[in-house]
Amino acid sequence: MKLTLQQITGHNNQESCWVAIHGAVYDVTEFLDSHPGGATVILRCAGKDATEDFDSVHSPELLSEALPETALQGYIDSAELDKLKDTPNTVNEKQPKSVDDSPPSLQSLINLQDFEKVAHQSLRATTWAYYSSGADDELSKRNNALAYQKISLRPRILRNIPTMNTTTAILGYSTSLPVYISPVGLAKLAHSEGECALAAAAGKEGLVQVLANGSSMTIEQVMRSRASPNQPIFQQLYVNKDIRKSIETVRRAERAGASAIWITVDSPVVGKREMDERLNLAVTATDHTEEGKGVAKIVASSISPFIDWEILTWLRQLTDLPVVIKGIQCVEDAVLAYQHGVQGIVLSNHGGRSQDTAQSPLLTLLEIRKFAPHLIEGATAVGLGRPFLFSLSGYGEKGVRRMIEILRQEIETNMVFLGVTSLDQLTPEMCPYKTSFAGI
Ligand code: HEM
Ligand SMILES: Cc1cc2nc3c(=O)[nH]c(=O)nc-3n(C[C@H](O)[C@H](O)[C@H](O)COP(=O)(O)O)c2cc1C
Repeated sequence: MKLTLQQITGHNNQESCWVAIHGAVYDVTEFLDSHPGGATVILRCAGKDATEDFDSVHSPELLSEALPETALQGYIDSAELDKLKDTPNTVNEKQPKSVDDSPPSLQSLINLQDFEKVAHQSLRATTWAYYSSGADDELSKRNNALAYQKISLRPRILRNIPTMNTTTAILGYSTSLPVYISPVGLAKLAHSEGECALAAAAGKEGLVQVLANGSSMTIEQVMRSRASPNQPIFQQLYVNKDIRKSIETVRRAERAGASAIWITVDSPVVGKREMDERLNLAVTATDHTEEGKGVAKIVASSISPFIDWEILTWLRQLTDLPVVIKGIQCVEDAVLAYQHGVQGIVLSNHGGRSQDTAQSPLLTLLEIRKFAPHLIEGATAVGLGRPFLFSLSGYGEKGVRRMIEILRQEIETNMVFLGVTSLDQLTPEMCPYKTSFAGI
């Protein structure tokens, strides 16, 4: 049924909320309270065209999954739709840019910080805040990076290194670098191809990707975007307040062909990401809608804070896939994780986004090396989050591949300096640490 503008605009509140998405008009009144992203973001588009907002985080196939058929009220012509278009939100507009609007050529970007600068200029202010922010005073976020500056390497000379092999394996899956794509939610905010572009780039460059529980593309779409059918994808899991949803996430990942489940446990409550909260408060204030929360709080509102170590037993019984626990932040918990029989542990403070002042993963690694050397001598690989989102911004798959190329060059260069031809030749003596820094 064709609808007119007048038939839609009146449904602009909590009692009756219609939105137009790609020319189809839906009654989402009943859905508002169960929307995992919160009612506010949909109410902001009530009685209007929600296509742009919807597309920025979701893929079209989500509509038929999430809404009953009865929600579809009819269709609206594109000419009418233009009149429905939301007025631009001034707070959420892009950051001021330089006179030249086109992004710099990829070859002119020579390190990961270059990608971060470009992303800062090109992303919407709210997206930049969600991606880049750390918790509270961002001490942990800064210390995560600073910790690396406190460690020196001991170069070895005259070793004649003709070739370097940067290959290693994560859970038995080969990776061309000791680096993987850490799970990051809502990649579509950076680029329309979102997590699919990350999958394509990972496959072509031989890296492994961990897909976030709150990803903007479905796992089926991501699987279809792989470079080859053998390319592994791991599914990250947050335990949902409604445990049935977590069971469904695991089952869906199994059906889609995921190769492991990574359960994230470092965010029983969400960290206070001040930049994210401030900006979203400003956006909702200009919209005259209810209190703003920040994307992070919205995204995390469904995570269960009421889980303990038994959750690993539950997960083991639920699936035969390998289980990795993400978010270990001290040696005691590394030992407990080992005792609970997981296949891998990720030392992480969530990129400094959960508890501020939480120690850096590098420090946790040193702690384990000192107090539980039987567990691990060093890490197998490093997961990066933000750098992948930043290189995706504006450039899509090509940007991600360029970023990986830079990492590859940097790793190879440093292997020559250390005098090793393969990663298994790296030893603790090449990377001493001062106990005064570690404090242990
Ligand atoms: C009106 C149609 C919409 C439907 C049917 C819908 C459906 C959904 C569903 C099913 C999820 C959970 C996804 C998952 O767990 O994988 C979700 C999450 C979310 N939605 Fe929507 N949504 C709609 C509109 C919007 C709009 C307009 C926005 C505004 C930007 C939005 C923002 C979000 C956010 C931030 C999340 C949280 C993602 C996460 O858990 O990481 N949604 N939505
Ligand atoms: C925007 C963003 C979203 C994230 N979403 C998730 C997530 O959904 N699940 C998860 O386990 N970790 C998530 N993380 C944490 C990352 O997986 C990773 O631990 C962290 O970002 C690493 O730090 P880096 O971003 O400085 O590389 C997210 C991080 C960022 C920056």
